[in-house]
Amino acid sequence: MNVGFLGPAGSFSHVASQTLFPDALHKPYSTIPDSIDAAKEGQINIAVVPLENTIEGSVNITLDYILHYQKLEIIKELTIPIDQHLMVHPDWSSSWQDKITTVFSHPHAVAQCHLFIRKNLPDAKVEHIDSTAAAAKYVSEHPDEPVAAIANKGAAGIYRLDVVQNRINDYQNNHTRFVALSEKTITTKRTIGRTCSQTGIKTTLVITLPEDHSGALHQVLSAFSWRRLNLTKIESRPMKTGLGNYFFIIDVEKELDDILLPGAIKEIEALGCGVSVLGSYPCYLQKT
Ligand SMILES: O=C(O)C(=O)C[C@]1(C(=O)O)C=C[C@@H](O)C=C1
Repeated sequence: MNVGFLGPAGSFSHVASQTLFPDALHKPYSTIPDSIDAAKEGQINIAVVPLENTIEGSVNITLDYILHYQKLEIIKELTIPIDQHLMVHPDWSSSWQDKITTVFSHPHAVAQCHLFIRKNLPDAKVEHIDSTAAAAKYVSEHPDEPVAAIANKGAAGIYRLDVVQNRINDYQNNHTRFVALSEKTITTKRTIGRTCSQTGIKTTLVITLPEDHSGALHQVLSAFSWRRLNLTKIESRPMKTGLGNYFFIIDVEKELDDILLPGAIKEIEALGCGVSVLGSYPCYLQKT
C-alpha cells in the first residue's frame, strides 16, 4: 500500500503517515493538494494530511481542497503532540544568536513559535516554506547562509542539523490532528503504531443551510442535541459562491451506522439542508 504525505522526509505529516500506516510505503509530495490529487487519481491509496492544530486552528488548505475540489473519504484520524525545535547547520551552532538572519518554516510552525522568535531572534526575517522538513532541508543545503529552521527532532537527524533550542512552541499543549483520506474504505493489515491509543469514533458531516430560513442553524443543532449526540467541532467555511454562503463542518462523536445519527441526518435534510458525510472513522492519539 502507498501512502502520500506533505514532504520531504521528516515533516510532521511524515510522522503521522508512518504512525497510522506502519507497514505502508510512504511517498512525499511538495504540497497538501498534490498529495490529495495523487490519492484521487490512484497514484497512491491514501493521503495523510493535517486538518487542525491547537494553536492555529483549522488547516484551511486541506479543508477547502476536500470540500471544493477532490471528494475523498476520511478513513482514520490521528492526533499527535507537536514539539518544534530551532535548528541550524553545525557551522552556526555556537554563533546562532548573533548571526542568524532568517528563520524558515511552515506558516503554522512559525505561528506556533511566534513569541519565541520575537524574544530570541527579534531582528531575523521569517520566511514561509512548504513544510517544516522543507525548511530543515533548505538549511542543510545552504551551510554558508546564516539561516535556521523550525522543525521536529527527526528532521534535525535526517538533515544533519544541530538543535540549538528545544521545544520552542509558545504553548506546550500543542497538538495537530491529521486525517487519512482515501477514494474508498481500505482495510489495512496492521492497524496502527503501538504508541497510539484509540480515543473513539467520529463522523464528519458537511451541512449547507437553506437560504433565508431563520433559525436554520439552531434547528440543525437541536437535531443533535435532543438525541444527546456530542459534537466535537463545528466550523464554517465559505462556499465561495457569494458573501454569506457557508458550509458547516460538524464532527459528531458517534459512528454513522448507529441508529441515532442517520435519524439526525434525515431530520436535518427534512429542514431543506444539504448533508454529505465526509467519513465515519476511528480516532487515535499518539502518546508523548
Ligand atoms: O510542515 C510540516 O511538517 C507539516 O506536516 C505541516 C504542519 C501543518 O500543516 O500544520 C503539520 C503540523 C504542524 O502543526 C506544523 C505544520
